[in-house]
Amino acid sequence: MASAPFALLSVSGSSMFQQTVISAKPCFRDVSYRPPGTQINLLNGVSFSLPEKSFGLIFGRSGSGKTTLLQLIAGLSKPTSGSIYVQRYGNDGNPNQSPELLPPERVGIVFQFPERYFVADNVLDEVTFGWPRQRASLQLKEQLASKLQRAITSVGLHGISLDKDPHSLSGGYKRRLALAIQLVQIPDLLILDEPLAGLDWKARADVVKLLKHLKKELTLLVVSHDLKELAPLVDRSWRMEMGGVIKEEPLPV
Ligand SMILES: Nc1ncnc2c1ncn2[C@@H]1O[C@H](COP(=O)(O)OP(=O)(O)OP(=O)(O)O)[C@@H](O)[C@H]1O
Repeated sequence: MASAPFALLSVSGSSMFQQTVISAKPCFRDVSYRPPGTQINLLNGVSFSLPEKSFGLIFGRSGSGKTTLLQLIAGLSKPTSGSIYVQRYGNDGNPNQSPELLPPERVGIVFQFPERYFVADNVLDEVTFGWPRQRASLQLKEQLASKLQRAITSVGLHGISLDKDPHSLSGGYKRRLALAIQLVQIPDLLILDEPLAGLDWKARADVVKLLKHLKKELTLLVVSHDLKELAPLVDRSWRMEMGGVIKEEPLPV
């Protein structure tokens, strides 16, 4: 059986993230990127912003630079010029302070085929990988337990045993688990690279339904070729063209 680092607490209320209602609007300002040691810009003057609690989709041909863009947002590489910042809003809907650079630790990212990177042999250890255990104070343990419960509940995994081997879950449940891991810290922005890739039709429908649910509480930016299935969720969409240029455009579906 998995050894729980702390007792699970129950979280009540209608909003899954109501304890920390921070909304944020991520913005790209004239971002260009050229990998070190190369002469070609993979991104060229990319500017766009995504309204808070909305679903943005980036589409475009293979090799146009979509994944490169996500890697910059996640802080895995740094823009050669331009900036990626975030404007936060309070519960009253007013901007909290002047825009600040988007801290990479406030971005949740689910890469393509996230289940390939599962490391633990039970669901609890997978979600709490790297968390403090024995040495954590009681107060911290309670906070973490509450975050764990909220993340698991928000993706609809509360019905499954935390002892279960993540690798034995169905395709759709593996994606739910990958999302739960990213939702623990309530990110300012959740980015997903091809969230439906490799799933059967039932799991795809399941993930679409879950993303629709998450959109009520979070700002999501998705890169995908599955335009038709995601279209009902999309608030803003951009086409990435060869040469790393982005243009706002309705989905061609
Ligand atoms: N470090 C690098 N140095 C040079 N070229 C790179 C580097 N990283 C990526 N590229 C090239 O940049 C282009 C954009 O790649 P990227 O993976 O961002 O495209 P993509 O739109 O996500 O493609 P796909 O839809 O196939 O995932 C590709 O031609 C890729 O080969």
